[in-house]
Order: sequence, then structure tokens, then C-alpha cells
Amino acid sequence: MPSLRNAILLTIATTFLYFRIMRTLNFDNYMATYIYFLTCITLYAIYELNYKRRRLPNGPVPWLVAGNMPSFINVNNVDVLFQSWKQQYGGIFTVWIGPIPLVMVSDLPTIKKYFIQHADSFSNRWRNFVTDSIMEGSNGIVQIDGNKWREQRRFALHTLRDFGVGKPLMEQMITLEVTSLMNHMEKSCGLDGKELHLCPSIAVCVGNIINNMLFGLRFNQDNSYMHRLHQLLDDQSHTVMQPIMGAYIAFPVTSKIPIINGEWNRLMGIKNELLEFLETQIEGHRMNWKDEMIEQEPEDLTYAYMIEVEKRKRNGEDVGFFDDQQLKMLLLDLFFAGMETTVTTLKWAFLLMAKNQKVQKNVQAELDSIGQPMIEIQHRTRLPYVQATINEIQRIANILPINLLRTVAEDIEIDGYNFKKGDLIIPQISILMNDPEIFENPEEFNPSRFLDEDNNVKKIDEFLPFSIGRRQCLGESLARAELYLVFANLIQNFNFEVADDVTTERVLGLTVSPVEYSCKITRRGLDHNQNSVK
Ligand code: HEM
Repeated sequence: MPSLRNAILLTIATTFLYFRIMRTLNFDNYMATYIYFLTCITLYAIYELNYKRRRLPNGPVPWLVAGNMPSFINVNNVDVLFQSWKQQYGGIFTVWIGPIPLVMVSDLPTIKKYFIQHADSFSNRWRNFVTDSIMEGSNGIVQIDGNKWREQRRFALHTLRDFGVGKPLMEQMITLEVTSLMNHMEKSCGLDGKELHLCPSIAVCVGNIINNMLFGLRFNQDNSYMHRLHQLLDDQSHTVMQPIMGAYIAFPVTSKIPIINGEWNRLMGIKNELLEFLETQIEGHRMNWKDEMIEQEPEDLTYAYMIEVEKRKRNGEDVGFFDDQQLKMLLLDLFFAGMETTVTTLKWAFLLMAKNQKVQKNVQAELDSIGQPMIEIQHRTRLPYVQATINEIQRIANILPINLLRTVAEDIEIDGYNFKKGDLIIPQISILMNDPEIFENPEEFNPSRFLDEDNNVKKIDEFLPFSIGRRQCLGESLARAELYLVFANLIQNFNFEVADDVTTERVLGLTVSPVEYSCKITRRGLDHNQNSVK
């Protein structure tokens, strides 16, 4: 039993330490102090291993101080570890991140109960030294709570909707970027096909879509600044997951200690460079601002924000939580969330197609049956295998093995557990999407699992890549449209192949991406119903 093992190891270690110290100090009264010392250590061990765990769901027994962190050492695939815990402890269990408990809710009925029925209690976010330093306090959208979050989320959702998220305008915008990407690929891969690094080009395509919405901005495929921005987002995603971040959170002073603060300085450097980009965009908008804009349709989200503030001021209304700092941080959140997740999913998409030639051919056959040069949203209902493949890509890619952290908003007793305000808790969607009871042979890439007997797309409730409840992804409909239009049009027009030794290993960051790969890209030929990219 790990708790017994912990206690015995601790006793041996402290006894050894004690006698070493006493001998060094030439201390006489060995026995009395030994008993005192051992009592303190025993009480501490009981508190750590038993008392403090009693109010929360059961889970793997933590080590003293390190919690369950040692279980992650040398683990190639954390999903397998999480599945084994789910099997052992059921649909809700606690994992200790050092001294901090994180409750993972990992079956659908319990997820619905906590995050929908009791949404008020389980929908806050975890603010800490790292998040507060990046967001400069309670700003943005991902890390804030309460009235400010409600107001800013509503504004972002309305504005994205006005720009056509879910409407034809959005489709036009995405199609323009997809066409530009395909032209670039056609030029790069020549007539006989070529080994190419596709990921940077995908990043420019997806980056242009979100940049267009946020700032009315787009870059050419070979623009080095756009590639730099993508690199910064990738670096940020990996840096925030470094174990040393735990030390900065627990003891902020460590972020100032030379040598130890290497990763901290790196993170702040990335943040400053990203903010410089955002500040330049905001400044440009301010310079071009004209009073009559207030009566017009905004061209992008930055103008929409400025118009909202101006309108409120003119009408003598409260400007609420709208201010310059919040605008910058809202843009940072939307830029990061809107790009990193979608690019990462698409990186997986083309790798999985290259690795699964049979699926790629099936997808192409279905796309060819449409008989159109450009695949559109309206074709979706006639493309069930394509949609099933995208679902399966998202399920296998499983880009968020640990969902964005939420916290308990107020003390609450539920199911015999006593949650305290601030406790960490998540709907653990990655466990759901890999559950062997729902998805037979979950490690197998098999799009057909999302089709029913009549070849229609099957709705599987546990498939929740965009999460659930109040904090559900704000960009879901944009992301779905991007994944569909980029994937379908690229696969319709090109073949993707990779060497056998290209791996599907998972690189852990805030999102999990594949190892950087290059693939052979060939323009599809005359067997296909079109000859050139329109
Ligand atoms: C394939 C693409 C994407 C995936 C898989 C994805 C997934 C997610 C997930 C799992 C969450 C966490 C929900 C929770 O806390 O339980 C989330 C939150 C969020 N996503 Fe996405 N997302 C994607 C694309 C986007 C895009 C394109 C945008 C922006 C336009 C976006 C904006 C956000 C924001 C702002 C939040 C935080 C919401 C809040 O805290 O209120 N996401 N996303």
C-alpha cells in the first residue's frame, strides 16, 4: 500500500537524519527529543495522507509533498494513466498536484450533474501567480470570473456572431484563406509532389482567419512575422507546462532568483512580444478611428470593442468592465485560444491521414462524389464519412489531456464530498473520449465508429472536444467550420504521405501536438474531378 510505504520510508529517513544530527551536535538527551520529533512527523504524515484527503473523492494515494506527481515521471501517454485511475476509482477522483488537489470528473452523468445542474458552483477559474502575471490581473476571458466574465464573454460571442460565425460571411472568409493555402501548396509541391513542412502554412491560414476577425489583418504565406507569432504561441504553450511553473506558483519569489528564474524570464519575454503585436494593432485602430464609425458596422472585433465603449459613454451608460487593458487581454486570449487549438488539431489531421492511407482514400472518394471544385458548408450533410473522420481525428488527437482548470465558486457539499471555495475541478473530457466502454479499442483510429447502420453521423454524447457547461469553448462553431473547410478541401486536392518512421508520439504542452513532421504532398491528378485549384 503506497500510504504504508510512504510512512515506513518517512520513518526510516527521519530516524536516520535525527541520529546524524544528534551525533554531530553531541546531544545527550536522545530518546526524549527523538520521540518528540517522530510524533511531529507522524502527525504531519497522518494529516497529509489521511486527514486532508477525507473531504474529497478518493484517488491514487499521494506521496508527501510531491502528491501524485511522481506517477507522471516516465509516462509516455498520460491518457493511459488517467484511464487506469478511472477504472480503479470510478467517475470522480482526486489527483494531487504536489500539495494541491485536482478533482477529475470523468463520466458523463457526473459531469452533467456538476457542470450543468450545479454550474454556479463549479464554473470559476484558477487564478494564480503565473496566470495573473501573464494576464496582468483579472483580465481577458479564459481566466476571469463573475460579472466581468459574463459581460466580456457575451460581448465576444455576440461580436463573433455578427461577423458571421455560423453564417455565410464566415464561410467566405475561411474559404478565401483555404484557397490561398492551396495555391501556396500547389506552387510548393510542383507536379511530382514534394516533401514539405505543412504545419507553418496551416498556422498562417488559421492565423489569418482569427487575425481577420480580431484586427482585419492577414499575412502572406511567406511572411516571417506571422511564422514568428505562431512560434511564440507554441513556445508559450510548452513553457507554461514546465514543472518549474509549480514552484513559481507556490513561491512567487523564485521567479526573481537568478538561474531558477530562467523559464520565468522566457515566459515573460514571449508575453511581451505577443503584447507588442497586439498593442501595434490597437494603436493602428486608434489612429484610424473616426467618430462616424459609431454608426457603422464594425470591421473587426477591435473596432466593435471601441464602438461599444463610445456608445455607452455617449448614452451616459456605465462602461462596465470595458477598458483599454481588458481589450488588450481579451485579444490575447482570443488570439491564443483561436489559433493554438485549431492549428494543433489540423497538424494531427494531416498526419493521421498520411498514416492511414485507406481512410484518406475513403474520404477522397466521398469528397469526389460532390463533384464541385470547392467543398462548402452546404455539402456537409452529404459527407458523413468526412465528418466522422474529423470527429475521430479530434478524439484521437485529444489535444487537451487535462482540460482548462476550473475552481469551486463557493463551499458546497455534494455526494458526501465537502468542496471548498477554490478547490480545483475539471470535466475530464479526455478520459471520456478514450473510455473503452464507450469507444471500443479507443487507441485505434477508426472513423466508422462515428457512423450508424444507415451511414449517418452517429451522435455520441461522450464525444466532447469543446467541453460542456458554462465554460464550454466560445469558438466552437468557428473551429468546427475551420476544421471542416480546411480538412475537406485539402484532402480533396492533395495526397498526403509520410515515411514509416514518422511517429505519432505526443508532445505535451498546454495542448498536445505531434512531433514536427514533414510529409510528401502531391497534387491529385486526373482521376479526380478537377484539375486545378480555383
Ligand atoms: C479545434 C479547436 C478548439 C478546441 C478543441 C477547443 C476546445 C476548448 C476547450 C476544451 C475549452 C475549455 C472549456 C472548459 O473549461 O471546460 C475551450 C475554451 C475556450 N475556447 Fe476553445 N477550442 C477550440 C477553438 C477555439 C477558437 C477558434 C476560439 C476563439 C475564437 C476559442 C476560444 C475559447 C475561449 C475564449 C475559451 C474559454 C471560455 C471561457 O472560459 O469562458 N476556442 N476551448
